[in-house]
Amino acid sequence: MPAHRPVVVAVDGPSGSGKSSVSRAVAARLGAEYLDTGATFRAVCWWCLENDVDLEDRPAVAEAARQLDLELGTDPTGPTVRVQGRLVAEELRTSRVSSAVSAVATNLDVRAELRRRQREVVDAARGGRGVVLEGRDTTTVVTPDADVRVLLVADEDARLRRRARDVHGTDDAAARERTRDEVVRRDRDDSTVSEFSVAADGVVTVDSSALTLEETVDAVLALVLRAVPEALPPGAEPPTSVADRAAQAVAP
Ligand SMILES: Nc1ncnc2c1ncn2[C@@H]1O[C@H](COP(=O)(O)OP(=O)(O)O)[C@@H](O)[C@H]1O
Ligand SMILES: Nc1ccn([C@H]2C[C@H](O)[C@@H](COP(=O)(O)OP(=O)(O)O)O2)c(=O)n1
Repeated sequence: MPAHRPVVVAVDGPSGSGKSSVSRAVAARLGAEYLDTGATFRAVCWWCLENDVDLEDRPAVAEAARQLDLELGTDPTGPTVRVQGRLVAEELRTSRVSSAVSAVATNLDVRAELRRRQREVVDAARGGRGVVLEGRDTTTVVTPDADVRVLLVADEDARLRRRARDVHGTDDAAARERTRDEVVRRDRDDSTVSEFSVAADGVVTVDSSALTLEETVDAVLALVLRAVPEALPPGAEPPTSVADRAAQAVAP
């Protein structure tokens, strides 16, 4: 049996494609850490809103990002974010933050600072359990040197339905419309500073539109094991449901 090799896996893609859910599950199966890079942007946004920092005042927001005491807990079964010592969870997922966060994510000085912090987490995990990190630009800018890079996509209707179910508990037409701003407008704004609709060289596209969550997790896990067969820790479950549908979702 070859020795277990911890890996760095980067998952990119638009809002609602399943980056967070899939990356958490893949990290758990690999015994790796999990880094939600979006949470770092949300944390800066939340702190600025709480402290009346004008999000349009770009130097002030960048300074806040540099000064922020931000602690990221990377256990995939219960990731945490602490801002100035305070545990924040629901605070980061409110519509208030979701609607405002692009102003922070399009601030290039904030991006540079958060990229630095994200790389610190990845570098620490490299020598340990490995890490699955997710978020727009992780495959191209944060860790272009990751062992495996995945662009997770889903069509707009699937993404609106998923986000509507998460936020409003239903995916009927009214809920989907209410979700549109958070998904479609935000992706449009974010796409001015990061490319997450076209796979860069060496990045594999997985289309989750027609898959269940489990099938998507298995498809990504299968990709990881194809690249690094020793990535699965001893005793861990190999992918089981990689049925035809999941295999077809992986672009050649
Ligand atoms: N095939 C699938 N792949 C990924 N997520 C799915 C799938 N089907 C349904 N979902 C659900 O869609 C939602 C995706 O949200 P999330 O993981 O937060 O996406 P993102 O991080 O890309 O915005 C989750 O509630 C997840 O359970
Ligand atoms: N690496 C990243 C991660 C997130 N962002 C932006 C994109 C979003 O507007 C916010 C929040 O990201 P998050 O991943 O939580 O957003 P969604 O799960 O897609 O709704 O930050 C980014 O620009 N670069």
